[in-house]
Amino acid sequence: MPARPLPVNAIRLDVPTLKQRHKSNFLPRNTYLKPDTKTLKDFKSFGSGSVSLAPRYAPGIALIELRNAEKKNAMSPKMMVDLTRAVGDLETLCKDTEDEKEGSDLVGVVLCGEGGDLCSGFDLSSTPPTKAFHPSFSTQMSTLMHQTLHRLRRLPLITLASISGHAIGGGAELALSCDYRLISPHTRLKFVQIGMGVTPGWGGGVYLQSHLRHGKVLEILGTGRSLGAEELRRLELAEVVDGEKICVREAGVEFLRKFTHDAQGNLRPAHVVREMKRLVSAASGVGTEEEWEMLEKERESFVRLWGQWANRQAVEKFVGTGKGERNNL
Ligand SMILES: C[C@@H](C(=O)O)C(=O)SCCNC(=O)CCNC(=O)[C@H](O)C(C)(C)COP(=O)(O)OP(=O)(O)OC[C@H]1O[C@@H](n2cnc3c(N)ncnc32)[C@H](O)[C@@H]1OP(=O)(O)O
Repeated sequence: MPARPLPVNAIRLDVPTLKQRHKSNFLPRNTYLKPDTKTLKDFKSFGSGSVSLAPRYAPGIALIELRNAEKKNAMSPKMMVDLTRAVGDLETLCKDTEDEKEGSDLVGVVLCGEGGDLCSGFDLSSTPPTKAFHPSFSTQMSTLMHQTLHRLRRLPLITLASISGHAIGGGAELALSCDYRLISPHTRLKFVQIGMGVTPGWGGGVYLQSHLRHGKVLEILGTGRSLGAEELRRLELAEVVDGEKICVREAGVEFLRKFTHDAQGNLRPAHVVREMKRLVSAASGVGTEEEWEMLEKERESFVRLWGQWANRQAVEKFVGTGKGERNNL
């Protein structure tokens, strides 16, 4: 018997209107994104390095810089707190006001690291093993970094990671949390987590899915192989800037200029660019509550594996041995 078409009233379209999505997904700060005060207190004086925010680095553009160059900008617990504060300050600075003329002129933010490397992940030598491998530590670290990078992703600003060297482990996750990645021909991006006996714990497992097909994501995360500039460009994960060594700050500002200025060199209305970012993010599911639910799953896996035998061995090997043996997958 031929199938009869469904009566029209049997089809329910529960798709929320843009206004509803906008409202539900971009509330100023949802409680699940509020950092735990105990974690901030525990982490704030742990380890070296810092993260700075220059809110008006260039017209319409803020700059966040990771500073721990002697460790390739590895992120200590203290730096995680600094980054959380920087993102919180940006949230406050780009709040829209009723009077658009009074509002913020911020349009974008460049994220970079001192010396050109973005970040080499968690600072493995910042925290003694008794603390680092305590189950509460992985929960605290992963929750804080998930919240902070998710808040960075939800900003109504165009976010760009500018990298001329490495983005490794958590550093690759940091890069993937941004809208764009600007790289040099020498940049290496590596999801080294499999070699560290863990799965991603700062959001990269989820964020990579929003760019690539399932099999490719699995292959990149499941092998931990290094991705060079040519492949990153081909996969549309990054834009490559020519040159031996790029100045990450200036190249980042130059890249964002098309969003801050029109072709005649006039400043664009910042609140409209921010609204455009909100619209595109809502339509593509970036920074939404659904994405947060996937991050919870990622966190569960990371917390289960961190501190287990494979992870301990890899961390101890990194901290205790010479270069040649590191991350030898
Ligand atoms: C939380 C988790 C996650 O993904 O979610 C993670 O992030 S786990 C963390 C994942 N990260 C890693 O496994 C870091 C791996 N690091 C590396 O593979 C390498 O260091 C590169 C980043 C590729 C750079 O290699 P390159 O040969 O150019 O330099 P290098 O190895 O001599 O590094 C320069 C100095 O930085 C230090 N260094 C580099 N990465 C570090 C890290 N994550 N923690 C602590 N120290 C680190 C090195 O020990 C070395 O110190 P000395 O000069 O004193 O010898």
